[in-house]
Amino acid sequence: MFEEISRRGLVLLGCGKMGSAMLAGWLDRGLEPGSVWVIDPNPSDWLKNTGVNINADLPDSPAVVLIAVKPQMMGSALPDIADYGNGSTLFVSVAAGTTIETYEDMLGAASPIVRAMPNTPAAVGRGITAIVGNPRVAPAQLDTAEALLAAVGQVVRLDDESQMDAVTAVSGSGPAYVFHLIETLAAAGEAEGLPADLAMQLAKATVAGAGALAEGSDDDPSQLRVNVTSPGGTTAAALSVLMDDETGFPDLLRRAVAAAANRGRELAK
Ligand SMILES: NC(=O)C1=CN([C@@H]2O[C@H](COP(=O)(O)OP(=O)(O)OC[C@H]3O[C@@H](n4cnc5c(N)ncnc54)[C@H](OP(=O)(O)O)[C@@H]3O)[C@@H](O)[C@H]2O)C=CC1
Ligand SMILES: O=C(O)[C@@H]1CCC=N1
Repeated sequence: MFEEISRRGLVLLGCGKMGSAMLAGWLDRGLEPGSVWVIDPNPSDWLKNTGVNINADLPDSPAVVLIAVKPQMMGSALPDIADYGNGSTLFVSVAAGTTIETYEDMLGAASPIVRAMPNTPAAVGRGITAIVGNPRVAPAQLDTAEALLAAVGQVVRLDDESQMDAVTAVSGSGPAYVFHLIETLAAAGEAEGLPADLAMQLAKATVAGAGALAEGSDDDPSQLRVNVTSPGGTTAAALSVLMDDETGFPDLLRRAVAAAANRGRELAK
């Protein structure tokens, strides 16, 4: 799966939360640590124990440079890898907001660039990543990007880069909404008198189990919801609150997702 990368190397620019999540997945799936070069000013203890090259001399012509620094750090981070521009190295960026055009300006218009939006469940092989490339990306390079990201979960190809801010708002940021759901569901259980650890165990297992059922079932989520909802029962009482037109989930999530997408558009400026 990683032949080209094993031969030429992979440079990971930035190894924080998202970079580590992906690197953990690749190493688990057999990528040789010696074929990875990480650039990061403060390598974590976890990273130091992986056996990858850290802040070492870089390979001459890596197959892939994966950019996983914050959008605000691009100006200071990209010069480290700019020499690879306009060559055969494929750039893959996971940064929210930063457009392909920005990379073309900074790395050279002839550079093959894939913009990707993964999410942190990649760390356990359950991520989902959307990808889109510029016209310089050869089909085999898009396949390489897809293989790299498929090693840590599902991959979808986008027709148009303009979809990326909405993707970021749904699946890139989405795990945080679900973790917040777990936190608040557990807190609500505590408010109803449950001990904190029991409430958290119930909330985590419920979200994980419902997610697995939604993914594995032939029924769509709305039918799965109906299956839980006995007429006149407890679920119906809760859903009357959650599905309220003005204060319920639909409006709340619409506003949250719009705020995330708008922030992505701002980061592009
Ligand atoms: N976290 C997530 O769920 C997701 C994040 N992303 C994208 O991934 C990117 C990284 O986000 P995230 O991992 O959360 O952020 P982090 O801050 O955790 O990681 C960024 C890493 O880059 C390092 N860094 C800073 N400056 C440089 C530099 N000049 N050269 C090399 N490395 C540098 C940081 O070091 P230090 O901390 O010491 O400054 C840090 O380790 C962002 O662009 C984000 O949009 C995309 C999808 C999901
Ligand atoms: O919060 C952020 O900006 C990044 C992008 C998607 C998830 N985390």
